[in-house]
Amino acid sequence: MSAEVSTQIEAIDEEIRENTLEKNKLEQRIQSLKQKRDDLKNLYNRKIADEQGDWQVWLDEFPWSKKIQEVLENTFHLEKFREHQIAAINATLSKKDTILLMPTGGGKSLCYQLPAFIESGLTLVVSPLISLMDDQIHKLRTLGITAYKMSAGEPSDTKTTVYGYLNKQKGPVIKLLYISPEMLVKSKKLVSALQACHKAGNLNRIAIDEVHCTSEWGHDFRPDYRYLGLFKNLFQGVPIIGLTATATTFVLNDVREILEIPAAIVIRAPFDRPNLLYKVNPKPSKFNLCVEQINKIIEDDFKDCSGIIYAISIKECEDIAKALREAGRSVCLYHAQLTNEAKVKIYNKWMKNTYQIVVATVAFGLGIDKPDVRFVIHFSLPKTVEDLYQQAGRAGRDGLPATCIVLYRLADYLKHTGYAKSKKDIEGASDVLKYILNLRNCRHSLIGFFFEEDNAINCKTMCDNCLRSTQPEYFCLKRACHEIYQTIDEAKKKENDLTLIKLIDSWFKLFKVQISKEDAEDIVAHLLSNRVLKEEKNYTAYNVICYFNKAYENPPKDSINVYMVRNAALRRYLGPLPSQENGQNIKKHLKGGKPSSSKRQKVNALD
Ligand SMILES: Nc1ncnc2c1ncn2[C@@H]1O[C@H](COP(=O)(O)OP(=O)(O)OP(=O)(O)O)[C@@H](O)[C@H]1O
Repeated sequence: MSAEVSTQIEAIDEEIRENTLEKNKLEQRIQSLKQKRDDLKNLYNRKIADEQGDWQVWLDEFPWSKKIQEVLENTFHLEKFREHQIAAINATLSKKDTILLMPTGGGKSLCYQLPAFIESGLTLVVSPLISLMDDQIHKLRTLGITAYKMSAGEPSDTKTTVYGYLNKQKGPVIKLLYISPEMLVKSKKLVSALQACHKAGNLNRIAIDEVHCTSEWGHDFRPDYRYLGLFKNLFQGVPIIGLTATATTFVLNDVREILEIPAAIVIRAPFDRPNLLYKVNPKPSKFNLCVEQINKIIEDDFKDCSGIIYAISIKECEDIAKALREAGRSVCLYHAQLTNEAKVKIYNKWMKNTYQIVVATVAFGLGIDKPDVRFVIHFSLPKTVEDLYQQAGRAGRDGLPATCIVLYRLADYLKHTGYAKSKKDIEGASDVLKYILNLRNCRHSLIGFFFEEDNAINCKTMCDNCLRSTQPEYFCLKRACHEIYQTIDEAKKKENDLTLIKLIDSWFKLFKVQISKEDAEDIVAHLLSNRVLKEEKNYTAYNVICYFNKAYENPPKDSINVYMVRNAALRRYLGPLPSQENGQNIKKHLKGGKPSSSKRQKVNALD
């Protein structure tokens, strides 16, 4: 190469170096600006929340107090308000933007339906599930309240009625109009009719059900919910009321920002559902044994009771339904691939107890309101703690006791992380794993802490952890960790990858371990949950295979203390108990964490 060319190349290299340095500097600057922006937003949101002060001021007497009590009794045929309902109704009737957080089955719908009834003008209700709007509309019409829905498949006479009312205030006076967020995005005609209604001073309020779907940090994020951020511009001055059972402060702040309602009044009722008995059952490895277990639970405790079984896929639903039908149970199926018509038909038959059990995917959840559901069984692990709470929340809505059982096996967790599409999915699954592996805290408390509730609950009799006669013991997993690390090292020398089964087999063989495979799986689960082991995925054309690897080069020096249920073999293997850390109080896990608005804080509560 000539000297001239070499010089040119050197000059170019030099320029690349300089530009790379510049690029790195700019990237760092962008990062720090982003951080600064997020900090400012959080500070602002917290300030707003502080300024809102005490929600109890909304329990005072208002000019409409007498009227709402009359309507409650005479139109809704209910005796008295639940505390947070009055506050939400007063806030929204005062034309304030409001967000109401109330537990599943808490009675959120009343908080926009009753105001809609007593005021003139229209309440627009955004709801995520078309199939359930019919149910709501049917209930409202039975009470003598005119409600309609607008969806693409609506008959033309319904559309004519709705447009006639929106555009010209002609025809029957519509009190509530239900739409899906998708409809709002798809139909310009509907949006301009709503604008005409607003211009005529006839759009009173916008209710957004399951408002957490707006935030991508909330579970069930629905991209079309993002467009609801246009409401404040499209319909200026119209108050919004958002309703949800599942939102952390972080999600709530995100929702307020997206909907452009930073000063919304937040009314938050405790999340706990004291009448639900939460349990986690070990799941047999064979499908038919799982179905046998479920069938026995139903036979023993819920023979003629209404219930829901949640499965992870349509195929799993079909298999469970088939097996239960063969066992003589009256079962129907519900999943996203059914037509809206079929969904409504199945839902109605289950509501009328024509079917005892519905086997369903997550498609059957939000808004399902059958009072006497006595059991909810998760055949496979729910993907997030929110899903668990929402789906379990379909049970016991009449306030009477109901049981919610999760069948757990580590393999199901690995399926979730294997198919996870994002970091958020993985975080969701590992939160559930922490909930499952926690044997010492009341499960009501664990769920409460997940939603950042401060009061530790001791249900005494309404979760398996409180009911357990043999208390879990505190073990150190250091020895197991050393052995498993060596097992992985040995496998690597032979260029072998270790699936869960292979890992346990090789570990048992190498160290002549004499504990049960279930205990071994539990130990691996704890090591995964403590991030001492990690999973690595291998994608094939048909499957995702999960291999186990060390998270560190060497086993951590610190002890890895966990609670496990006592059994002689496990005790012999794990040796003497480490000195008992004061681990009874989960609150301590929250100390020293990030500020309360941080999403990750909730995770610590599940440790
Ligand atoms: N004040 C009240 N007194 C008695 N029952 C009530 C009261 N308010 C509502 N309910 C009843 O509680 C049930 C649940 O109400 P609703 O469907 O509004 O719950 P939700 O809060 O939307 O729950 P989810 O988030 O789980 O869908 C309904 O059957 C409703 O009639």
